[in-house]
Amino acid sequence: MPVSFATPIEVVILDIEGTVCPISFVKTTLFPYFLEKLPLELSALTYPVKSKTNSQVEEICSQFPEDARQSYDNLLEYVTSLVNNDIKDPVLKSFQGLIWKLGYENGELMAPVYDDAIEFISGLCKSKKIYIYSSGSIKAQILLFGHVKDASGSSVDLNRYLSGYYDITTSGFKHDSSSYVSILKDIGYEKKPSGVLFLSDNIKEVDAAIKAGMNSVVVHKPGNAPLTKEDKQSLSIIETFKDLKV
Ligand SMILES: CSCCC(=O)C(=O)COP(=O)(O)O
Ligand SMILES: [Mg+2]
Repeated sequence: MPVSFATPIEVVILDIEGTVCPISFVKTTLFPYFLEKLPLELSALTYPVKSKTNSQVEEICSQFPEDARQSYDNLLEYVTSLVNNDIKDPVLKSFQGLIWKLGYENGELMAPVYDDAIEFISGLCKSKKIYIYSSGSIKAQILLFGHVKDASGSSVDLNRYLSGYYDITTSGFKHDSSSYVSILKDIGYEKKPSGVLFLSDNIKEVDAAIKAGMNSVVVHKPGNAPLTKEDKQSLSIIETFKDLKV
């Protein structure tokens, strides 16, 4: 069903996982890729991990809690548990971004951004600003959009269509409406929040954006969490970006 808006939309902010690419890409490709490389990365460190100067991995790992940094086994167990429980921890997100960089650069990883999302982003950027807000680190976001697998299987770079990126270190957690207020301030729309549209698969994120005064729509793609009867009654929902009338 087409979704239109009472006020003109001037800016669009996109979530990543479950919105522009399948949840399965993050859960069954990106997270396992990181876990596969983790033992080798951690085995190169000196324990307890303290120094912040020898390598990027060491610098990141020195920010994990002290108990976790005492030994290889502790750190492996701690980081694995963060990943398996999908904890949106800023240090983990920075670590994941670093490891995924290797995968994107050596061609082992390509991002399966939905065809309708590619079309939407490349078409819309001519008239509106498009930003990203994801729990994944900004570095990981730029990598993902820089290595998108298009319909022909080629790698395309969508970063040229994007005006900026936000993550939990710049703007806070995605379930908090204060995070959306902070983004509105940053993009100069705090006095005109209804000119901004946030798109996400996650109901709590959509609710938080609406509370901050933005327009917000649920993107419901195959594999996303089921929507309740109440969600369907109270929220605007699209299954394809073609249904957005902006
Ligand atoms: C930037 S790709 C990795 C996505 C990720 O790590 C994640 O936690 C997904 O969060 P999102 O806010 O995009 O749903
Ligand atoms: Mg999401």
